[in-house]
Amino acid sequence: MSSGKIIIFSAPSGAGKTTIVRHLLGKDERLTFSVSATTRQPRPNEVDGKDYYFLSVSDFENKIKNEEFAEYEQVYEGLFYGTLKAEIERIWSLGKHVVLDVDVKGGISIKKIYKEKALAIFVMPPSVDCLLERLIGRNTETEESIKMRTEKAEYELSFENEFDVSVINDKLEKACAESENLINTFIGQ
Ligand SMILES: Nc1ncnc2c1ncn2[C@@H]1O[C@H](COP(=O)(O)OP(=O)(O)OP(=O)(O)O)[C@@H](O)[C@H]1O
Ligand SMILES: Nc1nc2c(ncn2[C@@H]2O[C@H](COP(=O)(O)O)[C@@H](O)[C@H]2O)c(=O)[nH]1
Repeated sequence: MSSGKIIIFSAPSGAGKTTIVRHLLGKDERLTFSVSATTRQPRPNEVDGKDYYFLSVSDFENKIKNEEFAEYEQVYEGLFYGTLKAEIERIWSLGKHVVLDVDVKGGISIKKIYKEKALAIFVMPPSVDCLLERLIGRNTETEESIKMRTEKAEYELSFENEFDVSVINDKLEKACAESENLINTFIGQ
């Protein structure tokens, strides 16, 4: 699909990008989620090939060596995440636009590669304290993982200006509606 686009959602952990992305995917059939590869362990409700491609470190390293990633990052100590070039091509070949849920550095890398084909959206939490509350409420992380994630938040927030646009995720409904409008303007109604 030569006119296929990429919509990037990035934010510190807990800001709500996955929640917004799920909402958008449920409403707009033109969009397809790009399943990332990761070396982190699956959460109890996560499905391989749907939420992530869960890989061993050596399989992930082989994919790096074979230049299979459009971008990858060690998002947290020892945990790698990456966007597969083949995943983007697969979605475009279906005639769909790609939606990415990636960390802030990954989002910036993808925007640099795909330029005007990509819309980079930064999901802004109302506060850093709110991230902590949301991650505790999500009930998926250990205390150590929550610490690692929130400690990185201030640093990640400092990259907001490198994105095309920010959406404040205070009220979820409003954030979803704003995201929908941005996407419709970007890819057309
Ligand atoms: N506007 C909101 N108000 C209150 N809670 C919210 C809001 N948006 C999302 N949440 C909740 O906050 C938690 C974190 O959201 P989510 O998992 O979407 O964040 P994330 O940015 O994808 O995090 P991660 O990077 O860790 O995957 C979830 O439990 C979600 O239901
Ligand atoms: N740079 C990339 N970051 C990614 C990718 N897939 C997901 N992520 C980001 O990792 C963190 C943690 O995710 P979690 O599922 O463990 O909560 C979050 O910010 C994701 O957006 C990727 O392919 N590249």
